Amino acid sequence: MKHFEVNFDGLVGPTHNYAGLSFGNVASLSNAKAASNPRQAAKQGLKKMKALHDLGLKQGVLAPQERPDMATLRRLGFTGTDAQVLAKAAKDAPHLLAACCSASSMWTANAATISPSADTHDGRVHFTPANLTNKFHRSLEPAVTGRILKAIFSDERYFKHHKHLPDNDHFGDEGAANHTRLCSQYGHAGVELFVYGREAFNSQAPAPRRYPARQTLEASQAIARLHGLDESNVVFMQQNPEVIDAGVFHNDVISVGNQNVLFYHQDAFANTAADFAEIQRKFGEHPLHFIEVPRQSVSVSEAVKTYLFNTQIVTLPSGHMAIIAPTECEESDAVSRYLAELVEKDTPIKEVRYMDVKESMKNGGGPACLRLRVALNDQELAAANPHCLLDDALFTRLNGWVDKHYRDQLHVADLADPALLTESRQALDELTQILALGSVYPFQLA
Ligand SMILES: NCCC[C@H](NC(=O)CCC(=O)O)C(=O)O
Repeated sequence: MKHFEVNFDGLVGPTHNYAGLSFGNVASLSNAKAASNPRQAAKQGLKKMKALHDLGLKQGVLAPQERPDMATLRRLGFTGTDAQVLAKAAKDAPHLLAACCSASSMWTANAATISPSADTHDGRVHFTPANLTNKFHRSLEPAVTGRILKAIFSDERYFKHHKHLPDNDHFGDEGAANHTRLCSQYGHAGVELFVYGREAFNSQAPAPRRYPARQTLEASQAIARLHGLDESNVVFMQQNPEVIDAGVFHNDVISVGNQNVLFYHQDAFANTAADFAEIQRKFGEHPLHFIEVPRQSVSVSEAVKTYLFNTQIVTLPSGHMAIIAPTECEESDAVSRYLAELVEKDTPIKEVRYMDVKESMKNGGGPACLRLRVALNDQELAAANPHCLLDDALFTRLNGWVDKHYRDQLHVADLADPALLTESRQALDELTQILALGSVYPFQLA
């Protein structure tokens, strides 16, 4: 049996904009109210998908959410025709309109946590959409995320879908951004690392003071239970509260893993030595590479600025690993120097590829935020919806679809434009046909 890691990248939605919605995410706040370019954002994302496909990797596409989220605006008391709802929200509560227009589902690392069949008690791939409770605009995502995942992974013989955790900060869950899986081969049982920011039911435990910890230990434990993971294959690790206060709002801003490599900053974790001893014990005899980036080489603030750890580490068909980094890393002397040295060292990482995802970076999302990893064997891959897997034809078709429907400039003031709602719905209706998803959006189900 063959095994693959398939990266499902989020397609950037037609309402991509900079609204400064994410307290604790430095880029989101510093670019608040800047003009965005949804067309360019979507094309940058597609280009990254195509580049990974051309490297010989399996690449999937996840559809964006319906925005503006009219159902939520109505639930919040705005009434009348769609145009009236938008106008009233823009006048009385522009912050709510902005939240209901965010294209944040593009960061699919936060869409769900996924455990491959090799790790789970019933031998199925388990999916739990993230509730994303910490940010209102993101808390609107999980129901539709669950529908889209079910439309791709529908065969119950292979795939098990759970409902997102209770919508409460005690169970704040940000999905795969705080979850890494180490394994010797994708098809072998791995060690699943769950990195949390705070304990919800223990006020004595360490926690950040300035910025929120979005993921709780209790949420991570619930996911491990739901997915039927064995205690001997799971490690719960606390993120260093000080780096959360320095702008590391998800663990994938300070560490990333792939197969037998864990690449991390010296200041990433609260209890590094004890946690790594547990990982090593649970991982067993196979060689394991802990690649630590010392703060003398790259400071935490430089890591947050360049997203050195929001890189994708991928295993190429040749067997060696490549690091897919944002161009911001290339533009930094310290980081580009570090990466040039890294590929010469005795680790499986042998090349660096820089990609331009600047439209996403300006909202705090790098290459790793844009993708959701799904490790599958060949039977499971054959059972997945083939229309969501990227090939040259789908790449061309999606580029044409973006050209047809997307604007090349969007200001926060444009979010109330009823034409944007019409354009978005037309785009998404056509997309569900291209990707053969059926009806997944509220406007399609009404
Ligand atoms: N994994 C990367 C997630 C980035 C995302 N940014 C945002 O939602 C910013 C949206 C805005 O400010 O317009 C977040 O913080 O959850």
